[in-house]
Amino acid sequence: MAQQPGQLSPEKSEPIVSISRLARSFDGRQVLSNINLTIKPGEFVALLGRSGSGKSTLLKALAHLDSQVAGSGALRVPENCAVAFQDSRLLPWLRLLDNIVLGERSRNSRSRGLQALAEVGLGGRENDWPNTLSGGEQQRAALARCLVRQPALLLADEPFGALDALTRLNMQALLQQLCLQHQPAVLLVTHDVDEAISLSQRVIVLENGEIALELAIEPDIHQLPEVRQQHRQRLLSALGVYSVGSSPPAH
Ligand SMILES: Nc1ncnc2c1ncn2[C@@H]1O[C@H](COP(=O)(O)OP(=O)(O)OP(=O)(O)O)[C@@H](O)[C@H]1O
Repeated sequence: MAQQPGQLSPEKSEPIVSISRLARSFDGRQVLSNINLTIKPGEFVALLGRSGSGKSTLLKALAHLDSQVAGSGALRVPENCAVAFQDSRLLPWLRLLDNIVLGERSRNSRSRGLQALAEVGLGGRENDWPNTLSGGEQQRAALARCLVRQPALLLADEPFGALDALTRLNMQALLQQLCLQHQPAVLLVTHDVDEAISLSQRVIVLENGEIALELAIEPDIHQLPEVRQQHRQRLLSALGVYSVGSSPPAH
């Protein structure tokens, strides 16, 4: 069966990410208490959770941006890992190409940078200053910066959260296309249940410091509107959102 964008078949191989019993507290307040998670090469996982549930905290731990995570188990993450944030974090004093190859030391990094810019639709813009780019273009540049690193793992923290609805849809399609082409494993933090279902092969919901729900998404979900609706409902209730007509569970 032909692969659908965003519905990659993970190889039946060893996990590329493996964390067990990961914990993090701030000033005695437990935010993550017992996180167990594996991600396979090429697998696309979406991470949902209420505001403040610890999604970014988990992502930072995986990106090794937090030296104070604790846990009695392992935290295994590949070295060639790239991170995309809600804001593009482009440096305003560097032109676009210099921004996206910053820190890259290989001889061909500039040609890889030019190629990455072309792949995200910013070919010919390499000498532009970041403040001359639209919000969507800045996020494209941020994706190009990730691509240059040829990551085995892409960690994305609401990369499209600040974009308007139309640009967001375009960026989702671009991300799908790039993932098909380059096959990184992805952990995408999002607030958007539909985005999670559309893009990922597995959705996980974070609640009370633990993974409260894991849901596998069928590769042909776009052809299964009823299943999609059931998944949506399950995820929304795991997030504590109840639609009109449905009632919250009795405690
Ligand atoms: N450096 C820090 N110092 C103190 N508390 C922190 C720190 N970083 C995160 N927290 C707390 O940890 C909790 C989880 O934060 P985190 O940013 O991971 O949540 P989130 O799920 O990503 O939220 P949102 O969806 O609103 O972005 C919050 O209550 C936050 O205040």
